[in-house]
Amino acid sequence: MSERNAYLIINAGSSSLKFCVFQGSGTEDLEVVFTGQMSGIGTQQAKFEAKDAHKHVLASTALDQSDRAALLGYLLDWIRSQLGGAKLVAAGHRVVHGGTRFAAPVRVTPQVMAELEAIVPLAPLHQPHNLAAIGALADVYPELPQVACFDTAFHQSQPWQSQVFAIPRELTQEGVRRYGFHGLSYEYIAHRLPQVAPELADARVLVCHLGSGASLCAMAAGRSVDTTMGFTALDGVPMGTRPGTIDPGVLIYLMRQKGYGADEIEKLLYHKSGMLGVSGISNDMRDLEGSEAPEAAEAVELFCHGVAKQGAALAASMGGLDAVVFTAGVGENSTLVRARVTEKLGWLGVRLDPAANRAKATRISAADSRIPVYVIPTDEEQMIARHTLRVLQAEQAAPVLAAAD
Ligand SMILES: Nc1ncnc2c1ncn2[C@@H]1O[C@H](COP(=O)(O)OP(=O)(O)O)[C@@H](O)[C@H]1O
Ligand SMILES: CC(=O)OP(=O)(O)O
Ligand SMILES: [Mg+2]
Repeated sequence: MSERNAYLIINAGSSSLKFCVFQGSGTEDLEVVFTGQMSGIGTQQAKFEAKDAHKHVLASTALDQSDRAALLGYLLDWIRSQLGGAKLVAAGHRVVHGGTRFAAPVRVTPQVMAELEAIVPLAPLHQPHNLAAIGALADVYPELPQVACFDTAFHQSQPWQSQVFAIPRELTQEGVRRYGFHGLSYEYIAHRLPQVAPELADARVLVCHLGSGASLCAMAAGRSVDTTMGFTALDGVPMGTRPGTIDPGVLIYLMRQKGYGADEIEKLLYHKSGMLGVSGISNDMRDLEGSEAPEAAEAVELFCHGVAKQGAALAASMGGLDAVVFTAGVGENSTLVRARVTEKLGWLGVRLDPAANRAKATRISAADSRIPVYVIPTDEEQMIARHTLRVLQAEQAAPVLAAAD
């Protein structure tokens, strides 16, 4: 690696930790140096993989421990060993929840960390891991500037009716409202879509971010108008281990009739439901697609039903639909899920080209489909890198501007 500045990006998720090292001096010339992920964290099959910019494998190994702190230490040691002469000048992180306080990326300070810790209960599956990564890096590089980039920020553009619950106003005012998530992914798609299909720059697009966590975004002219996730990342479509939208009466029933406490409810909703709960087999779409068990097929069907039904609701939020985009692990890779979801949206004028779908083409709709359908790989890490650079550049520019005043 050359002597140029390097930026480390960390996207710590519920069961995975993705990372990327970029080089460059501006938001437009960022180059990937290496990229990788730890996946299956917390399972028996945790894996570490890394590749260079040419997709050559740099590391591919099973991890014999699942303790998060130890894994983070292992990862940071490995990254250090790969940096060579390059100087790590900043780190950028995905932080899932920005609460009412953070509507844009921010430089991490002890005060910011304290505020982010306070909203851990709103994202218990993600926020602790996001913050642990910031803390671990600060231990190794105490002087390194770190920037937090929020999943919630992109949805700030939504109209009020998409942001509030129909509950008493006092609760809304104290922050019990819909925030929405996967915003870094949606922001990347908003940036990428006009490059892929310039005619859709001002269109009403349903973006389906389907991964372990899954949500949909109604995106009009590149801005979020509505989304399926809400106060937490539990709402919306069914997910790997989360149920998505559920009648709140179920929770009252579980508390009153079955004696569930908050911890049991949290475990049920974040860890035991979704594809895992319905199939009794796995939370991983690949396992379900490969299984002969009827419960696996039912779980996939429930997932596709949820995506199509809530996708149609989001079309109403935009006053119509001009295009559909699939992204994230399932959206980018599952031919079956894309086929089932689009079949269910056929009445809106969506028709796939099965061969293009199987081939994972960028445009997978039939030539006569009224609504075009695209598969666009997301890149949350690139979005984080750009934000990180912008925040630091703005900081450097600020004293100059102040002096010029
Ligand atoms: N070839 C594939 N077919 C079907 N599903 C896949 C395939 N590859 C990956 N996936 C799904 O993608 C999911 C992970 O997506 P990802 O966006 O990386 O999730 P997250 O960031 O939420 O951890 C896995 O759980 C798996 O179900
Ligand atoms: C917000 C969320 O659900 O994130 P992920 O898909 O990474 O679990
Ligand atoms: Mg993700």
